[in-house]
Amino acid sequence: MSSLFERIGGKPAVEAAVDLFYEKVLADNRIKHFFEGVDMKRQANHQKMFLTYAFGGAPNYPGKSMRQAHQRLVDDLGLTDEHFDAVIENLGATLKELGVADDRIGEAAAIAESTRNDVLCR
Ligand code: HEM
Repeated sequence: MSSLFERIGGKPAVEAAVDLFYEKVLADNRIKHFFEGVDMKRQANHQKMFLTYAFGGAPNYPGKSMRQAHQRLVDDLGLTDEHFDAVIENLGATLKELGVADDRIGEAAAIAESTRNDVLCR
């Protein structure tokens, strides 16, 4: 069976979703502060990485690099489950708005979910 990444539409679909997801994340009072002071290019890169990962199209990040990437957020800014949940919620809302079917949205959420403990450094 082809990957979710391919079924959702591959790279062009990720690119279409990035801007919408980016807008939602930066307008969300529960999480926007984590991106304060982070340069725009890295923010855009983050949204792309997150979505590519959620679509099952990412190279497998070792847990170690996911931990390293988010350690400061956990230690200094208190990144925790409620923030992770908010990001997943924004992912769902983005895909829904783009007309992606609910079962595929569920699949994407499950893939993102698989990184939770690494991103939250535990
Ligand atoms: C599936 C879950 C996630 C994935 C795949 C992911 C991916 C990544 C990657 C690859 C980086 C390094 C990016 C770079 O250096 O350019 C990163 C950094 C970062 N992530 Fe995530 N992330 C996830 C969840 C989250 C969550 C839940 C938050 C906050 C609510 C978050 C906020 C950030 C921030 C603020 C950075 C730092 C960017 C910087 O310092 O330049 N991430 N993430």
